[in-house]
Amino acid sequence: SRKSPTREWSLHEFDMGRPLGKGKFGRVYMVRTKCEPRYILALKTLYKSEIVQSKVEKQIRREIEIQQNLRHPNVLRLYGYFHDEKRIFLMLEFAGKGELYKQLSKYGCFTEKRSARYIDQMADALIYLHGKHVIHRDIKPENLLLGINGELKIGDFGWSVHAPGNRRKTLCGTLDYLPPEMVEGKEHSEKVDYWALGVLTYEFLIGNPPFEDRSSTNNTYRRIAKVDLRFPSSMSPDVKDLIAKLLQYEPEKRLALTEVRKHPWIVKYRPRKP
Ligand SMILES: Cn1ncc2ncnc(NCCc3cnc(NC(=O)Nc4cccc(C(F)(F)F)c4)s3)c21
Repeated sequence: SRKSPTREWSLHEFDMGRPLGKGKFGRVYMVRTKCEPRYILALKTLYKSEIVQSKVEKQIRREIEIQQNLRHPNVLRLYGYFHDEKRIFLMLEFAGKGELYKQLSKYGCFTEKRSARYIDQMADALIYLHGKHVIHRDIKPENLLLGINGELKIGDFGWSVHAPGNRRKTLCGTLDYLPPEMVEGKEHSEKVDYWALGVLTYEFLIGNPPFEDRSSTNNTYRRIAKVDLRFPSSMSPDVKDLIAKLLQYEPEKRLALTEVRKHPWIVKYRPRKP
């Protein structure tokens, strides 16, 4: 199809709506284009001063370059970007049901059915991303959004890279999702997203990640490196089987995403075709 030239956008072309949330580098607003056809978007503002200070301009450029070419129902669209003298604006698909982690903290944990449907959608999105040699590298509840029909949307490709990646991830935010190979600063592949999917499954069902140690990050490191995995008795045998197959120390031993989608625990909760 003929590539539509990405036209230049600017702030005055939008009516500003309500704030949707604030990230580490700026706020996100619900906005609407002033002229027909009226589009509703999420506009993420990033201050150039902060980006320069934190030396993440390369990452932003990479995020924009990577995410603009992605088209998948479970990957949040990045339509484009523009900037003024002080700020960069990311034009994002608006996720009608907001941030998934807010639902997780509100309910404490999700049912097996809801968790299985989210993990199935995550596996589908990751198969797509890895097919384009994109590793997300930052799969966690805080980076997941929900579309208007409750479908999961992976957002924030701020840490994504083209495989294989071996850039030291300057650790910020939670370590809970890091796989052993990243904790040990080794080279890593798209298999880091497999590990994170296992951590995510656990956290959806239990309400906190498997290797968490709120008292010491060093202990979290140690528990990850040892794969010190403990399942509460409440967990059903088939989901324990799936999690154990994803949280394998050896990246190559982690269950393939296509196998995740065929796993009994996932198939059991797949919505019936009408
Ligand atoms: C809250 N909310 N509710 C509804 C809704 N609908 C859409 N979006 C929302 N929120 C925005 C979600 C994001 C998607 N992509 C992002 N990308 C980013 O934040 N990139 C980014 C920033 C700073 C530094 C870096 C880097 F590279 F330096 F690390 C990268 S943020 C919504």
